Amino acid sequence: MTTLSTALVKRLEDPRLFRQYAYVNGKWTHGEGGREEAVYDPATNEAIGHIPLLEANQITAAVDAAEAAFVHWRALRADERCERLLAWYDLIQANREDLATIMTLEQGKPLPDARGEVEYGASFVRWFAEEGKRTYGETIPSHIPNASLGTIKEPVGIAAMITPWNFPLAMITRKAAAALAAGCPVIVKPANETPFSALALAELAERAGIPEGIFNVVLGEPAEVSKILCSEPRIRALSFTGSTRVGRLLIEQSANTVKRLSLELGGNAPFIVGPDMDPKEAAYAAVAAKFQTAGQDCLAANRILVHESIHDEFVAQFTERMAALTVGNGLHGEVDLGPLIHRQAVEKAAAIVDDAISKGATLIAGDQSQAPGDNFFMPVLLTGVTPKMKVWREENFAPVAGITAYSSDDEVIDMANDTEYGLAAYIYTHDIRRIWKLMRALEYGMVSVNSVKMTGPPVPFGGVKQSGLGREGGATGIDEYLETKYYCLGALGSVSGS
Ligand SMILES: NC(=O)c1ccc[n+]([C@@H]2O[C@H](COP(=O)([O-])OP(=O)(O)OC[C@H]3O[C@@H](n4cnc5c(N)ncnc54)[C@H](O)[C@@H]3O)[C@@H](O)[C@H]2O)c1
Ligand SMILES: N[C@@H](CC=O)C(=O)O
Repeated sequence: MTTLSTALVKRLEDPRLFRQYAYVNGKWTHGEGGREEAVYDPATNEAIGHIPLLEANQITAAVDAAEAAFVHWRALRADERCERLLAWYDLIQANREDLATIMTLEQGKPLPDARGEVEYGASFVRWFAEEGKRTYGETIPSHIPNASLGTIKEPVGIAAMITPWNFPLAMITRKAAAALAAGCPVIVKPANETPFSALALAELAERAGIPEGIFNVVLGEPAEVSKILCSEPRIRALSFTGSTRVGRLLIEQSANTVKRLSLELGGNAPFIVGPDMDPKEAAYAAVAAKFQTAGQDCLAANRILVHESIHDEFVAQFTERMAALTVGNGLHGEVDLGPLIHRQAVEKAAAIVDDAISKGATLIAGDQSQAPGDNFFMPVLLTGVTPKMKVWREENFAPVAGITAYSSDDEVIDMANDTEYGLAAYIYTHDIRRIWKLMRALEYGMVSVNSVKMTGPPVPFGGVKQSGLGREGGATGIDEYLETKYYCLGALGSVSGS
């Protein structure tokens, strides 16, 4: 295995959090076939480390380990699992700075954002540690003479998780903490761009007393590993966060084993500004909703729809606010936007901008000659975007904002819903009747009114249409990892009529 990046290790208070192995059955594991892949800092394109690519038999070994460990983990009382999860939570918090450094180096997001994500990710562990104690069944008034009816909740079994690079820690904890609290063993396959956050979580899980075989991190060639996870009948649940394209593939690949699927897929969020809004207030909120994580966020405001009566002033305010954003290496000082994840993402963003301009959009700002490196993309503002353009149809996952004017509530509802996606939508207006009308008519799983921030552990996070299946977080997030077992206790004699 290659030597650690000295730059990275020197920055960590606890260098043991930086692991360049997979983690299977409580052991740090190299690839038996000797294959490995470099992981790059997107800000500098320097390799920060290497990961092994496991062979098929090693992925199956992770399933064997999870199967063996399941017996004991599910037999623990919920409060015992809660204690282990709270210990994990405490360790994540205690190592927040190192986790944030690892994340910024592999993902590129500014350090303050990375610290925020560690906090956010940890919050799901605490939430589900507690929720695990509330997986209530129910009693059912019996229609059968002398019988007692009810339900109990049981863990679904081994849960596999395939996660993206844009939120390398929180997208794991939001799934894994729920599954672990429910009594399920977990096999995580993180994105190859950002494996080190997942591996640091594994190190901390081990220190927290989560037994071997219960939290595994497998690494490999994504399509190869995912195919094995999908076709493995002992894996009973598959939770995926990532693009709609890969989500569709995983549905197909899981068909033969009829798994429980939870899918958190792409978004194409509309940001609707009503005629009653102060253009400056709304424009500042739209900038915040668009440029978080350099636009690489499933909640990013992709299409900004502004009432024609305030459109021009809104554009002026947006332009001014956007111009104040700083772009640079997330490790250095205060920057607002780090790099995109890799060069292909920059090329995709440039192609989306070119497509829009060629179809009649106006480029208001976004001079790419100012970009501080190969993987950086300066914020772009386009006006006059239309449904024919990629910037409207595709999730651009880049700091490219597109604004369009509309003239009536009915028109903006049609515009907002004109997409295959249905994850999140924003509404900015103080007119309660408009809020209610739009909120009910928008085909989205989440609608945020006059607030950029909408997520957190108590929230049922998820989308409709091709943005996914199921909900993560909240009071129902743990249900993704539970089966309802119905029971009928017959011939009891004494309970008839109760
Ligand atoms: N809805 C949500 O909660 C949410 C949250 C974060 C990100 N996302 C979405 O994730 C996407 C960006 O993340 P990404 O680029 O990592 O997504 P992606 O779909 O390319 O990759 C996600 C995961 O799938 C794996 N993968 C890639 N190709 C695969 C293949 N052919 N077969 C099997 N697995 C494969 C990757 O290695 C990674 O682990 C965006 O669409 C974004 O909206 C959604
Ligand atoms: N920002 C989202 C992740 C999407 O990319 C979240 O809060 O979960």
